[in-house]
Amino acid sequence: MTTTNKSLAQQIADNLLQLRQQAPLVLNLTNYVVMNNSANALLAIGASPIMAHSRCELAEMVRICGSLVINIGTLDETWVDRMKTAAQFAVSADKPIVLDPVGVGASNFRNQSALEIATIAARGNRLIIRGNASEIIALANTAELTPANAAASVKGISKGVDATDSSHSALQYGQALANYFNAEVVISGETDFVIGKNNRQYQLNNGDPLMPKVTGIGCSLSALTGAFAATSQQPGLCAAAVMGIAGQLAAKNAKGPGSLQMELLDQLYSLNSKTIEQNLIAKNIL
Ligand SMILES: Nc1ncnc2c1ncn2[C@@H]1O[C@H](COP(=O)(O)OP(=O)(O)O)[C@@H](O)[C@H]1O
Ligand SMILES: Cc1ncsc1CCOP(=O)(O)O
Ligand SMILES: [Mg+2]
Repeated sequence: MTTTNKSLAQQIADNLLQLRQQAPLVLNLTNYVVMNNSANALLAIGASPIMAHSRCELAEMVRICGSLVINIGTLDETWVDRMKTAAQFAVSADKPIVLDPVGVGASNFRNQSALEIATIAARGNRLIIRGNASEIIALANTAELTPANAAASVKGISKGVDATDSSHSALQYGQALANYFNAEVVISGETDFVIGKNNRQYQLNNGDPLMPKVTGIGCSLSALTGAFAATSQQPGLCAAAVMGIAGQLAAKNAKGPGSLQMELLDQLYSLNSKTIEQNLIAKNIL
């Protein structure tokens, strides 16, 4: 069977196998809240995490990593400077970069910093932006990309790090960002949208409403996107699928947010082609 004839589930399962065989090193400049969740999610899926942000080692770290994940969740002036430096190194080394614009929409500092980092990271044409609906809308607005046909109800004002908009209402904004930065864009929420390159767009309806009750699951999704970016051509689709399916299966066994967090790692670890085939709810919408 050729790749194009394979079902989406088979493609995702193949990419997961490849990720586990290659165990890519994912360099994370991420926030203090989620360093542990993100590292554990990467290990559970089969990747190898490193969290590092010193200027003294960034050049070497970028050289040996398979991908770079930049997450601005607990940014300050020093971190933003490091993130720009890391992005520049990754562009020079032709490494994929994932940007998680955590909390964009909540402050002008976040808006401007995310835009500046994205502008640098996009120079390598290997940028993936993964955010919730409000972050995606706010980042597009900051870049003055407001689509003419966007719904009037759209706010793009993050309630801190949480979304107040639906991912459906962010779709036009995500597409505008994808065009502007020549980037892949993943919008997460009750429904996930993946705006890929080459006119590919996917809608995924896995997941569980308990997932946003645990901090750092969106950040872990961005970290997993980094792992797939190092090893496959469909990073956004694969990461959204495995996180959605693992979250959904984890929620079946969980009593609440505490056990969901633990179950999620176990489900990421044991995900296989059968569970992907049985549970994936995804379609190509373009
Ligand atoms: N209401 C929901 N129903 C099902 N899955 C959800 C829901 N909200 C979020 N998710 C899932 O949780 C994960 C993180 O998404 P999200 O909460 O949007 O990120 P963030 O934490 O960055 O705001 C994604 O896999 C997404 O599909
Ligand atoms: C609560 C919080 N505050 C700053 S970063 C962060 C974690 C956000 O994680 P996620 O976007 O995955 O919910
Ligand atoms: Mg987030």
